[in-house]
Amino acid sequence: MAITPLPPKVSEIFDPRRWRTVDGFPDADITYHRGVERVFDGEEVVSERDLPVVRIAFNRAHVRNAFRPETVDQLYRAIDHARLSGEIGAVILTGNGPSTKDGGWAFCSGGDQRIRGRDGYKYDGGGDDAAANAATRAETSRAGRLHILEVQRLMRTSGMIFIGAICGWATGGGHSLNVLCDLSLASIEHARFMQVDANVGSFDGGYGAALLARQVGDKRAREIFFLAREYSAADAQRWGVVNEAVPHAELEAKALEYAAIMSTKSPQALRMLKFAFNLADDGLAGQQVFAGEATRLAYMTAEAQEGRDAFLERRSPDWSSFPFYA
Ligand SMILES: CC(C)(COP(=O)(O)OP(=O)(O)OC[C@H]1O[C@@H](n2cnc3c(N)ncnc32)[C@H](O)[C@@H]1OP(=O)(O)O)[C@@H](O)C(=O)NCCC(=O)NCCSC(=O)CCC(=O)c1ccccc1C(=O)O
Repeated sequence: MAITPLPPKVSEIFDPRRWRTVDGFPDADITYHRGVERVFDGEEVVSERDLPVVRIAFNRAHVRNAFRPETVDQLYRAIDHARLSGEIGAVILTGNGPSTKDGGWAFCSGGDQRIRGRDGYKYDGGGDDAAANAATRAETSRAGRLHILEVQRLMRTSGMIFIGAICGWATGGGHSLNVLCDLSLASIEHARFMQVDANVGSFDGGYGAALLARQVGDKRAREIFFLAREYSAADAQRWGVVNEAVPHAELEAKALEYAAIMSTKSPQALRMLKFAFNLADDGLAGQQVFAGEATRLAYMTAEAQEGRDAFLERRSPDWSSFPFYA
C-alpha cells in the first residue's frame, strides 16, 4: 500500500491530510485531488487508503474563478477521468481561495469576460482579429466555444453524485454549475449568489434556467434571472438552491461527510436514483441514460446471457426457466 506525500494546501479551507494529488493533471486552471483516509502516528502517516470521492476546484481566484476555454477543457478531463476510473461515487466541485489580490472568495463567476469574442470564448492567443481566429479555429471548433454546456451534460449523465461546495460567489455560468450539482452546500460567511447572465448579454436557457425553476419555483427563478439581484447562503437554503448553509471553515469537511455517508449506500441504487430524478426533465436523452443503466443490469442476468450464448452457439434460446414477472 503506497503512502503518498501530503499535497500543497491549494485553498485556505483545504485539508491536505484528507487528499492526495491525482497524477497526470498538472493543470493550473483547476486542481484535482482524490480523497484518502490516512492513519497518523503523531506526524507520521502509517497507512493510507483511497476513498471513492474526488475534489475538483476552480483555481483562478484572481478573477473570482471565472472559466476560460482551457479551464473548461481541464474540468471536463478531470470529471471524465474520475468517471472512467469506476472508483468514484462523489465529486466535490468547489473553488480555491481566497484571492491573494483582495481576499475575495468565489466558487465560480462564470465565463471569463475578458476573452469573450463575438462568437464565444477564445483560447489563449485567439483574439477577435481574423488572423488569430484562423490560427486557433481548428482547436476552438474541436472543443466548442460554449463547451461548459458539455461539462453540464457530463455532470448530468455521469452516475457520480456532484456536491457543490459553494465557498464564495456563484454567478453566471458558475451559478448554473451549482444548479447542476446534485447536492450543494454554501458557506454562510462567503457564499453569494447572483445570476448575472442578462447583465452581460448571456443566457443559460438550458439547465441553468429550467432546472433552477424546478428547484426554486417558476416565479422565483424568473426573479433570479430578470432582476439579477444578489442573494445569500441563507436565501439559497430557504429557496432550495442549496441543501445546507454551513460555517465557512466547515464547508469542505461537511462535503466530505456527505460523500462518506453516500459511500455507505449501494452505488447501483444511487446511480439509478440520480438518473430517475433526471429522467423526466431530460426527455429522451434522460430516458436513454436511464435505459442504458437498465440494459447494463439486464446484461448481468442469466436471461440476457442465455440470449447471447444461444447466438454464439448457433442454437435457439431456451427462455423456459425465466419467469414472466408481472
Ligand atoms: C463575481 C462578482 C459579483 C464579484 O464581485 P466583487 O467581489 O466585487 O469582485 P470584482 O472586483 O468585481 O472582481 C475581482 C476581479 O475578478 C475579475 N472578474 C470577476 N468575474 C470575472 C469574470 N466572469 N470574467 C473575468 N474577470 C472577472 C474582476 O474583473 C476583478 O479583476 P481586477 O483585475 O481585480 O479588476 C463580479 O466580479 C462580477 O459580477 N463578475 C462578472 C460575472 C459575469 O459577468 N460572469 C459571466 C456571466 S455570462 C457566463 O458565465 C456565460 C457562460 C457560458 O459559457 C454559457 C453560455 C451559454 C449558455 C450557458 C452558459 C452558462 O452559463 O454556463
